Amino acid sequence: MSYLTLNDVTYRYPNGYKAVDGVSMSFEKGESVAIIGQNGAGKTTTVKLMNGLLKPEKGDVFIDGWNTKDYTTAQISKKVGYVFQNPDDQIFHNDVYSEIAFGPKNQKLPPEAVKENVMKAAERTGLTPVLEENPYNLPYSLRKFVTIASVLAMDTDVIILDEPTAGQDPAALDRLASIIQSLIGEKKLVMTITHDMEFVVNHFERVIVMADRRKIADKSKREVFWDFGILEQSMLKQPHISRLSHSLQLQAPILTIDDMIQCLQQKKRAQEKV
Ligand SMILES: Nc1ncnc2c1ncn2[C@@H]1O[C@H](COP(=O)(O)OP(=O)(O)OP(=O)(O)O)[C@@H](O)[C@H]1O
Repeated sequence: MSYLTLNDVTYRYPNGYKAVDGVSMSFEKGESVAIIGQNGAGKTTTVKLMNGLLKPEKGDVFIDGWNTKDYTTAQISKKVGYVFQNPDDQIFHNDVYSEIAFGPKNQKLPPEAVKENVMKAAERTGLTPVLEENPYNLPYSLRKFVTIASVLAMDTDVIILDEPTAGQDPAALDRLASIIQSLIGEKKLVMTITHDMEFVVNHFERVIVMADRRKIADKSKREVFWDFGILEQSMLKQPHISRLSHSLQLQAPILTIDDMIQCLQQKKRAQEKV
């Protein structure tokens, strides 16, 4: 069995609204996966089912052999860390250190290990100088890193980042990129929900597309971003460079500037031969 599996999962909110309908997907540690789709497609609901914040109405979610129905959210959060879309939905301590320490303390780690995890997470997220600050005195961008640090400090096998690039400046985006790359290097399963297609092509390999509560595609980023049927159905756009290469009729599944350079060089060499 895969490390994380959703098996024909349906979820309905208490008001009766069905937000996820018959969704199946499975993941291994070491994968990098982006879940994309229009607002309301069911992405956030799907990942909340992965970390036990929500339990399926139908179907099953398995994490490392556990059926989430049989475990509490606190137990599951030792394996799956979820960084909320809005940091203000997650932060509830009066200082950054306590906020980051909450998870490892809950995991009943000894005090020295709690401190070590907090300091390491703070270092990775650039928060070491503000550990004593009230998170609500920090700008939005740093509050987002407080929530990321809180999840990193739990050292979970799965890390899910919900809209991590929203409101971030270029320096913060670089920091985020290096955190993601190092997590993938540590063989964590790293997942994101995002509307930022450039972020997807730069850091994630597998792309799951959701539309109208269902999964409509699950393949490599190159296959997804050059499948016009899927893009139309999900009302998504290609990354900028792919759109440019498409309008220039370059006839190559370009995703990055490097792809574009390579393609143009090949065309130039072919012309020189003629
Ligand atoms: N607590 C709730 N009660 C009732 N309906 C909800 C609740 N939370 C979300 N929904 C609805 O469920 C649907 C799916 O929401 P979800 O947040 O999973 O979508 P999403 O694809 O993540 O969208 P976004 O990109 O806007 O975050 C939406 O129509 C939303 O309004």
